[in-house]
Amino acid sequence: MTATAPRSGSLTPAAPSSPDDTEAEAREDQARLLATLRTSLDGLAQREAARRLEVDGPNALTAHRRSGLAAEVVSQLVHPLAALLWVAAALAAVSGSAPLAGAIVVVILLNAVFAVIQERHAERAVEALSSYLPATARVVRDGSTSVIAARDLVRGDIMRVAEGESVSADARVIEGSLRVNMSMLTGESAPVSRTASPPREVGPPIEAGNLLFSGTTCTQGNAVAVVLATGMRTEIGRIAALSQRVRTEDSPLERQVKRVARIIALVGLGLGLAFVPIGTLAAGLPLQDAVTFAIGLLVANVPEGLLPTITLALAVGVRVLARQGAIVKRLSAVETLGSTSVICTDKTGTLTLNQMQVQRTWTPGGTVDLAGGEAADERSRDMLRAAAACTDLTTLGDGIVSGDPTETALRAAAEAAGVADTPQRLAEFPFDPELRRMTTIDRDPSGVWAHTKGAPEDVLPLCSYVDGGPLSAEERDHVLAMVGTWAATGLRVLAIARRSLDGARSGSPRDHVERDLELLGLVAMIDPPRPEVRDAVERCHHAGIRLVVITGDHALTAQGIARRVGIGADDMPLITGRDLDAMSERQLDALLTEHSELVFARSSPEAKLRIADALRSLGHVIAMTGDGVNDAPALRRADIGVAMGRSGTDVARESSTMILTDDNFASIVSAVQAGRQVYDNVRKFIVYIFAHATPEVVPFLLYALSGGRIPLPLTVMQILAIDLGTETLPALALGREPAEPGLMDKPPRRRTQNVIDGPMLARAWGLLGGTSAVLVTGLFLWTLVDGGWSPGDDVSRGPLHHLWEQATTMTFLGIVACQVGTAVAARTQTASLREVGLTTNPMLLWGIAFELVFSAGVVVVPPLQRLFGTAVPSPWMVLALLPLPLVTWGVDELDRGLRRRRRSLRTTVAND
Ligand SMILES: Nc1ncnc2c1ncn2[C@@H]1O[C@H](COP(=O)(O)OP(=O)(O)OP(=O)(O)O)[C@@H](O)[C@H]1O
Repeated sequence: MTATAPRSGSLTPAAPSSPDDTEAEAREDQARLLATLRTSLDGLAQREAARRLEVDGPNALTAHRRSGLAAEVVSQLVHPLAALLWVAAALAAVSGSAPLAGAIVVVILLNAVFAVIQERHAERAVEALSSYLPATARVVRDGSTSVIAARDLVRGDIMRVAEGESVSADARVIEGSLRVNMSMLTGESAPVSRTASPPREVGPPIEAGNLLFSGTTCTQGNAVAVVLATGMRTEIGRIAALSQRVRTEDSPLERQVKRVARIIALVGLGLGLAFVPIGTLAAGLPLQDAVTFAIGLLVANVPEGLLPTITLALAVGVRVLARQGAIVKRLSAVETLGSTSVICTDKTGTLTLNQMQVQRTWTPGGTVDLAGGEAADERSRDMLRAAAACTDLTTLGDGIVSGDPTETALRAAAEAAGVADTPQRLAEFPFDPELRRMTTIDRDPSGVWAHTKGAPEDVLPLCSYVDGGPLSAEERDHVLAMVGTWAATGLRVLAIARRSLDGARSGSPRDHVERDLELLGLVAMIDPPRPEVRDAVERCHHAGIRLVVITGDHALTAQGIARRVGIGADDMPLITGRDLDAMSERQLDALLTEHSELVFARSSPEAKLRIADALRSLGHVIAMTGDGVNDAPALRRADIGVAMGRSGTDVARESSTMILTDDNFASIVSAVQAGRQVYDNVRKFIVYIFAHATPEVVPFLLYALSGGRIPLPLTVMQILAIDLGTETLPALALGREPAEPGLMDKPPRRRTQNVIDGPMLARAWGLLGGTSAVLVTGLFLWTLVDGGWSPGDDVSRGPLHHLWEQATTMTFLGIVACQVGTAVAARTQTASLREVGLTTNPMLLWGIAFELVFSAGVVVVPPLQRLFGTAVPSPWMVLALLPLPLVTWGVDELDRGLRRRRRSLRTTVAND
C-alpha cells in the first residue's frame, strides 16, 4: 500500500494522498494500522511528534487566496460612486477642461487605493482574531493526555474527542463511540454515529463508520482516534471549498449607507444635469462654464470616502472588543450589539465565577458544615465517595484535573475526606442537561454499583430507599424542604444516590439502571457571583437593557444569585421549565411584556430557543449566551449568540456570533457599549462629511442664478482639495472618538432606525452647512467688494483677476475654517464640548493640524497655487478667518444646549 509507505528520507509515514488511500486505512486491521503509523495507544513520543510536525507542516488550512491587489483596486474603480466620478471626468475632458479631467481621475485612483488599504486593514483586524482563541485538541503523547494547539497535531497522534468538541484532523476511531455533526462536509445536519468498527464494504471515506473528519463536531459520546491526515491533506483541505470562518457580507449599516450615498450622488447628478440647460438658457452662461458648474455639483455631492471609512470604523470596533475579551466573528455584529435591548444570560460561569466549592452535606445521619471546618462523618464520606466515582474528569500530564467545575468540587471534597478512590468504570450515562443527572457504573472491591448524581428534583423520583429502608413520602418532603432552604441562599444542591448492580445484565438501558436507587444524601456547593457583575447589571439598567436569566439550576438558587447581582424587581416571577412548557405562546408573550426582568429556572436548551423567538417577535434585539451542544440552535437564532471561550464547547463557539474569552457577563455589557460607540461615531463622521456640501453648492447656485454677474466663488479644483485633502484625516479621527457621556444612559435604538435620518441631515446640511455657507459667501463677497469689484465686472482677466483669485481662496479657506468648527461640533451628538473635553481625541487635533498645513500649502506653494487657482490673501483677510470655526461650532453647541434643555424639561414634566 503506497499510502502508508514511509517517505524517503523521513521517518514520518506518508499521509494518504487520495480518498482511496483513506478508505483503505479505514478498513485496515487496527493493530497493523497503528504499526504502519508507528504509533501505539500510548501515543507518539513528544520528540517524534515534533519531528513529524517539522516534516508535514502545521495542521492548518492554507488561507483563502485573497483576490489580488489589482482586482481589488479595479473593483473600487468601477463601483457606482466611482462610475459617477468617471462621468464627471469625461464631461470635463469633453468640455475642454483637461486639467480638471486629470484631477478627477487622480481623485478616483486615490480613492480606490485608499479604500483598498482601509478594507485590507479591516480584513486583517478580523483575521487576527483567531489568535485570541487558538483551537486546541486533546492528545495522548508519551502515555499521558495533554491539551495542545490543534495546529500541532500530526499523523499518528492519538486524539481524544468528546461531546461538544470539534474534530481537528481526519482520524480513525479506535475506541468508544460518538455522534458527529458532519454538515460542514455533507450539508446534512443530522448527526451520524461513528464507532471503532471498520466498514464491511468499500465505499467513499466520508461514509466509513469509523472515520472522523476535520471541521466536524462531536455532539455526543467520546472516543479515542488515531490521526490519519492533517492540514491540507484532510478531506476538508482537499475539497477546496474551505469554509472561511469569517463571513464578510455587508452589514445593515453598510447597506443603508450605500443606499443613501447612491441617492445623494444621484441627486448631485440630477442637479448637475439640470443646471446645464438652466445655466445656459436661463442665466446665459457659456456652455463650458455650465458644464464646469455641473461637474462641480456632482463632485461636491459624491460621498466617495464614506463606505471604506465605515468598514474601517467597524473593524476598529472589532479590535477594541477583542482587547476587552469579546471576539466577534463578523463586522456587522458590532453594530447589532449597539442595538441590543435584551440580554438573556445563563448563570453558571457567566454571572458567577464557576468556581464551585462544597459547603455542606446532608445525609440521614445529619448535616455536616464542611466550610465551617466540621469533619465529614462516615455517611457523608460514603456519599462523597459515590459522588467522586460519578465524575468525568481528565488528569492532564501536568497533574492538573480538568473538567466540569461541579465535578471538580465534588472530587476535591472527596479528596479532603480521603475517599476519592477511582473505581473501575464499566459504563457511563453522561450528564444530560435535559435530564439534569449523570450515572456511572463502577466496579469496586464491594461489587458493581450504579452511582447517580444530579438535580434533587430529578434524582429523588428515581430513589426508593434511604438509610437502609424505603424512602417515605415524608422523608422525600423533608429532603426537598432542605434543598429549598439551601438553594434560597444561592447554593447549588445535588442529590447523590446509588444502587447495587450485582447480578444485573450489562448493557442495560438508562432507565433500567436509574431506578430503585438508594438516596445517600445532598451536597450543597457555593459558586459566588463575579464581583464585576453587579456594576455591569446596573449599567444595563441605565442603558434600558433588560436582563433575563435562563438557567438549568434550581429556581431558588437562580433567584438567590439574581438578587445578589441586582437582576429583577422584588415581585419578579420565577418560571420553571415545567411552567414554561405549560404556557401558550400568547401567555409567554404577555409574561415577557409585563415583566421586564425574569428568571427561567430548570430550563432546557429548547426553552432558550422559545424565549429567543418570543423576544424577537416582540421586536427585541437579543444577545443570548450558551455553552452546550444543545444551545447551538438558540445561539444561531439570537441576534447575537454569545459563546464562552473558556467553558463553552466548540459547537457553541461555532454557532455563536461573539465569543467571550473570559466567560464574563460584564464583557457582554462592554461589547454593547462598544457597539453603541461605533454606531455613534459612524454618525459623527457622516455629519462631518456631509456638512461641506452646502457651502460648496451654494456658491455655485449664486453664480448660476445671478447669470454669471457674481463670479464663481470656488473652483472645482478647490472643491477637490477639500473633499480629498483637508477633510480626510479629521473624518477618520471622528471614527475613533471616545464614548460620549450618556452613551449608556439612553435606551437602545430601534432595530429599524436608519443610520442617516432627517434630524441628522438637518444638522449637517442645514445648521452646520448653512452657517458655513452664509459665512463663506459673505467672506467671498466682502473680499470682492472691498477690492473694488461691482456685480457684473469681468474677473477672468485684467486687474480684477487677482482679486477674484484671492476671493475664491477666501471661500476655500473659509470652508476649511468652518470644517474645523464642524469637526469639533460633530464630536458629540448631544453632550456639550465641556463634558467631553477639547483634547480627548488627540487624533482629531492632529487631523486638524494636517488640514491647516495642507490648506496653507495649497495657498502659498507656487505650483499648488497654479494647480488650484489660489492667491495669497491679505493679512486682514486671514484674520477674518479666525472667528469662523468658533461661530460654526458655537451655533451647533447652542443648538445642542437647547435640545438638552428641552429634553430635560420633557423628562421633568413626564416625572411630575
Ligand atoms: N456534572 C453534573 N452531574 C450531575 N448533575 C449536574 C452536573 N452539572 C449540573 N448538574 C445538575 O443539572 C442542573 C442543570 O445544570 P446545567 O449545567 O444545565 O445548568 P447550570 O450550569 O446550573 O446553569 P446555567 O444554565 O446557568 O449555566 C444543575 O442545577 C445541577 O443540579
